[in-house]
Parts: sequence; C-alpha cells; structure tokens
Amino acid sequence: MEDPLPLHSCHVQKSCMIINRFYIFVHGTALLALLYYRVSSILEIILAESRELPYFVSYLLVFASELVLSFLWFLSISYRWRPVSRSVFPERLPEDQKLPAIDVFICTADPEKEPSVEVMNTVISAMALDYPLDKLHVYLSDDGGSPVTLGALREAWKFARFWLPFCTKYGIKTRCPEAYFSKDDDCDGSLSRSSSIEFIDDKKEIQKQYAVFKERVLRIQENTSTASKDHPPSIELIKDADDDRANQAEMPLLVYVSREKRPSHPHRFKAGALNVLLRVSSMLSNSPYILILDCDMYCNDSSSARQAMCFHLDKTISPKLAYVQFPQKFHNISSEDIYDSQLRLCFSHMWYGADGLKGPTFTGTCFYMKRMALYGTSQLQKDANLAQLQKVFGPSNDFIISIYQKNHTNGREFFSTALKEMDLLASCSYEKDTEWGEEIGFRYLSVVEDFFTSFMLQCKGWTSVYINPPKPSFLGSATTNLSDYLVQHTRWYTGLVDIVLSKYSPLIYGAPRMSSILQCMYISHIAYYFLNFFPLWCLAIIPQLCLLQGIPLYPEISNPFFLVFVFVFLSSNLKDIQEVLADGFSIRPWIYDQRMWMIRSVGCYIYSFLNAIQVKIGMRKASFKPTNKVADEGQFKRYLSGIYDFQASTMFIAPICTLVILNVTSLLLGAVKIVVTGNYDEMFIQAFISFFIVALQYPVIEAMFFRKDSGRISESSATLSALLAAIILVIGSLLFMY
Ligand SMILES: O=c1ccn([C@@H]2O[C@H](COP(=O)(O)OP(=O)(O)O[C@H]3O[C@H](CO)[C@@H](O)[C@H](O)[C@H]3O)[C@@H](O)[C@H]2O)c(=O)[nH]1
Ligand SMILES: [Mn+2]
Repeated sequence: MEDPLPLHSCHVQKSCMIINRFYIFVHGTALLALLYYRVSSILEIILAESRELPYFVSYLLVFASELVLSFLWFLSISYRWRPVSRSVFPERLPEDQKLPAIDVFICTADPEKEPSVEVMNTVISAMALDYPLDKLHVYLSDDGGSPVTLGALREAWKFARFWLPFCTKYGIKTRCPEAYFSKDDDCDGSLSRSSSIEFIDDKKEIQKQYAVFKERVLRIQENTSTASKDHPPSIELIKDADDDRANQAEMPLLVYVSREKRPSHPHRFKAGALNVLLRVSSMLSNSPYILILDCDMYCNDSSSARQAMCFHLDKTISPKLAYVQFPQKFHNISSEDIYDSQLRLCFSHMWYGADGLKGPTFTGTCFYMKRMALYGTSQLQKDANLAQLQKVFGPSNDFIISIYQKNHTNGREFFSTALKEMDLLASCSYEKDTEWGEEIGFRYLSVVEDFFTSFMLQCKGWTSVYINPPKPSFLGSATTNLSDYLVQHTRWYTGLVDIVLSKYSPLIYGAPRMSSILQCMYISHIAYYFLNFFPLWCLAIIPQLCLLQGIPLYPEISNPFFLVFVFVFLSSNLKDIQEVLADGFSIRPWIYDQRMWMIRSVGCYIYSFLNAIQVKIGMRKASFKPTNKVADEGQFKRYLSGIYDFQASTMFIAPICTLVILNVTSLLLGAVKIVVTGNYDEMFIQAFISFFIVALQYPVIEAMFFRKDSGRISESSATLSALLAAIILVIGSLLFMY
C-alpha cells in the first residue's frame, strides 16, 4: 500500500542556521581570546609584588562578570544551532469520525483581576473550535469559587447556543465574539458574501444577543461577591434549563469546576487546578488530548485543533510526542512594544531553535497535550496491582479505571452518576500521599509549573513540537505597564531559581537524563538566565568607581586586546540587531530589549534570587498572584504612544535609578578627569561603559528629572536612588583609599 501523504513538514531555516553557526564560531573565538587576556593579566597581578587588594578584587569581579556572561552565551548556542519551522496539512487528516476527542482546560482565579467577559470570550472561542462537536469538551476551572464566574458561564452557554450555529453557517474564522465584533469586517466568513442580505440580518441579530450577554455578565459581576479561599468543591454541567437533549448534541460539553480550597491545605496554584481538571474530566470525557488555555487566551483561529492533530496523529512521531506548542501572542501589543511585552526573542527565535532539538518547553497555555504523558509510563507497568496504583494516583478506583479506558464516555449522561466521585477527585485532600505533582500530572515544585513539568517530561524522553502559523492561533492580553511586567517577571524567575536551587537543577539533573546535550543547554539557558543580575550590577558599578579613581580595568587602546573587547561588544549586539531586522522590524526593538534586559536584570532577577533563597530557608512561602488583566487607561495610552510609565513600587524602580545616577556621575567626573590627565588611552572602555548605560537608559533620566506627567519617577524614588548612588560612590572611594 502507498504511504499516505504526510500531515506536516519540517524545514531547517538554512540561512539562519548558517549565519548562527558562523557567529557562534567567530564570537566564541573572540570570547576565548578575551578570557585568555583576563587569565594572563590576573596571573601577572598575582605575581606582581605591589598588588593592591581593592584593585585585585575589582579585577576579579569584572572577570567573574565576564565569565557569567560567557557562560550564558555558551548556553544560548543551543537554540541557535538548528532552528526549524513547520507547516501542516490539515486537509489530509482522516474524516471527522476518526478524529480523537479533545478536552479544553481553561483556568481562571479571580474575577476582579480577570474580568468575566474576557474569560467567557475565551470559553466561547474554545467551544467554537472547528472540531466535531461531540468530540469537544470544555472545562472551566474557577479557583476563586466565585458565583460571578459560574453565573457568567451560564450566560456564555446561552449565548453560544446562537453563536456556534452562526459561525458554522457563515464559516466565520474569528470565533471569539469580542474580537469578531470589534474587527467590524464583513469579509470574515467564507459564506458571508454570497448570501449577504441574510448574513447582514443575522449578524445584526447576533450582535444584539452579544450585547445582551455582555450586559448580563457585567450585572452579575456588580451584584455578587467574589473570589474565596475557603469553599467546598463545586462541579456543574452547564446546560439549558429545559434540558433539551436533542439540541444539546449540537453543543460541546461545558463543565464548571471549582475545586475545594481550604486555608489549611496548600492548593498549588495553577498546577493544582489543572490536576483537578485532569481527574474530573477523566470521569466525563477522558479525551486523549487536552488543550490548555489561560483565561485571557482566546482561540483566534478555529483550526488550531486540526493543526495540532497533524502531529499527534502522525504515527512516526506520535509515540514520543507529548505536546504541540503554539506561540503565545497578544492582541494588545503596540507597534513599538517598549517593554517587549510580546516576549519577542522567546517565540520568534528560541522556540524555533528548541524545535530543531527535542522540542520546546510548554508555556502554560496554547498547547495540545497528550493526556497519557501526564500520567507517566513507569507508573503504569502492566503488573501493577490496585494498591500500588492507588499509591500513585490516589484512592479513586474510577479514576484508575479511566486511565486504562481508551474510549471516552458520553459525559452528559454520566454526569449525575459521576458527581460524587468528581467531588472526591476535586477535594483538597485527594492528593495526600500520592504522586500527584511529583511524578504525575503538572508538577508542583515551582510556580513556573509549565517550565518544570515540560523539563521533567523531556527528562523522561518525551518530545514536543512548535508551530507558528501565519494567522495567530491564540491571542491573550500581555502586561503593558512596567509595574505588572516587573511583578510577573519576578514571579517567573523566582520559580526558575527555585528549580535551580533544588535537586532538579537542569545542568545536574538534566544532563545525564536528557538525550541531547544541546537540549539540556536550552533548558539551562532559561533556568540560569537570572544569573545576569550579577554581571549587570558589577559592570554598572565597578568600572565606574575605578574610572573615578583612575584605575584601568581594560586594555588600553594601543593594546591589540583592545580590539578583542570591541569585537565582542560589537558582534553580540550586531547579532541581536541582525535578528530584529530579519524579523522585519526596525532597529528600535533592539534598543527596547537591551533596556528592559538591564532593568529586569538589576531588579527582577536579583529579587527572584533573594525570594527563592528566602523560600529555601523557610522565611517565605511560594506565591502566585495572577497577573492583572485590567489595564489602567492612562498607562495603556502611554504604552501605545511609546512612553515609559514608571508608576511601579520603589523596590523595582530604585535599582535602575541608582545605577543610572551613578553612571551619569561617573561619566561626567570621569570625562573631566580624562581631559585633565589626558589618560584616555587606558580609560576609554570604562568611560564608554558609563556612556552606553546612560544613553540606553536615557528614558529613566528623563523620567526622574524632566517629566511632569503621572508616569514619571516619583520624587521619593528619585531621592532615595540618589542617596543610594551617593552611598555606593562614597563607600567605593573609601575602599580604594585604604
Ligand atoms: O492559583 C492560581 C493562579 C493562577 N491561575 C490561572 O493561571 C493562568 C495564568 O496566570 P496569569 O496570572 O495570567 O500568569 P502569567 O504570568 O500571565 O502566566 C504565564 O506564566 C504562568 C507560569 O508562571 C503560566 O502558567 C501561564 O500559562 C503563562 O501564561 C490564569 O488563567 C490564572 O487564572 C489559577 O488558575 N490558579
Ligand atoms: Mn497571563
């Protein structure tokens, strides 16, 4: 028999790969020369009789900074080595009856930070995925146990009863109602033109229904109490009041799940919620594949499920394939994107690179997961007896049976009989003394459950793929103000440092278990990225203090090694610039990224490190405060017009302000000193570092001294930072005098 046509194809990004490898070779050689220069100079200093301690320590700190940066650069080789991109051919999939069922898991936690209208848009867009309706099941996890969310979900169901047929009738592509109506484009929908009069009438009608739906949800939100941390489990099948079975077959299953929460029990944040959904859904639909979505990530292209199946149904790769990751894209990104809210490097470079290895990590949302991958395989040995299985999976026999049952059940009919079991599965004591969160399900060790769980899966030999179709499959809301952005990044990196400080530190735990060393380097590059805080703090203080003292730390212009330093600086920045240009941007995103990298490194990364240490010694508990999804109007306006908004807590603003003030001072005084002494040959690089920092962070200077609007840096933060900078300068100078 002829081989069936392939469902997908994979192309190596050839030109990109050649440029990358050439760069790796050249930049790597230059780095070796630089390190050689440092090591030999250090030996010279040690051998010299008249070495001074402060000078020697400064030299060592600068060298250590260069080592850390080189180490991180070395790890980044992994995702530059073999970038690939993929295409799919969903038209070659088997007919609908042969497609496997899909469960969609959507998590929400707090209706105040996550407005219900937005969450329901995500739910409706998932119900409207282009997939056989009897094979699509949507579960909404409400961690707040809020009547607002439940009430809104009932309204969403009522609206979806009209919305789904409308989408199918006219072949609508954008099936998130809010996105569809705000586009105001009548061309969406393959059938919208041919029957235009009828279409216009129907569209008007459905738009009216949508307005009614929105108003009702807003009213519920106004009148009811919100999130609680102490409530019993509550699981509800959403259906029509008159329970008209015939009609309901035209709708996907929709289930509301609010797991039990008690202040005395750890609830493990999103990972805990997802594990409850895994168990509850196993009683109703037990689909072999699961789409996981954050509450703000609506389905923008209804064909993503079929696209994902092109990989999961490919017999050559599917036995080892754990998930298909789509990029996280956002509907609220401005053309400038000054905070790099879209995580450009991640989704337009790193994930392609990881896909060319053993696959990217999943990012918590927008991925189609194989259920069995989360149940582990070693736990399911054929000879395991019930007692052993209960130790792993918990006391529910029905759940254990579901693991071995491949076909999914008809959830609607089973609902009332399964309700008691589901309450047990959603109770907060269910996981006690089991392997949930350790060996099976989403792992609990870290608040970046996505990164850690996928790392664990990869250590067990699972692979993944990344697909980035031209039309964004999912769209969410990105953080568009500095405050939310910094809080979010601090949470992510705290989670990553937790992993680095545990026995699962990727270089130690991953290296012997992962099948490719490059894959382990890719994981490590993400996990150890927080180390940037060290070189960025050192290089923003030490060369500057030495500049003021007239102590050179870098080769003089006439020294051949001067060129090595210049080359390393230029080549790493030119590579970044080449990447932004290749992505079709101007050079500005490069400047924004550098700026944010510095701000994050001296703020978020060091706090993450300190937080994680506090967690480790028991001084603090892990926390996951959901990101705010309601934008402040003024802040969002400033973001749209490319103006930084520094209304963030002093804790986050002070580090960068302190360093900027320090660099302005050292640049001015240093320049005077160079002019007076004429010693520019030896001091050039140090003066340049100060200049570079000041130029790059000019918006910070502007916001401290020249701006009057509410996005400026508050006087108190600026004063505190000036004081800190003065302290560093005075103490630094005193140390050198000793
Ligand atoms: O106790 C919790 C906390 C959060 N969530 C949900 O988790 C999702 C992600 O939370 P969000 O506040 O949006 O965090 P982000 O930092 O934006 O999320 C990114 O980072 C997380 C890991 O830190 C991943 O889980 C997410 O998928 C990824 O989008 C949201 O739907 C929340 O409702 C819960 O269900 N329970
Ligand atoms: Mn989010």
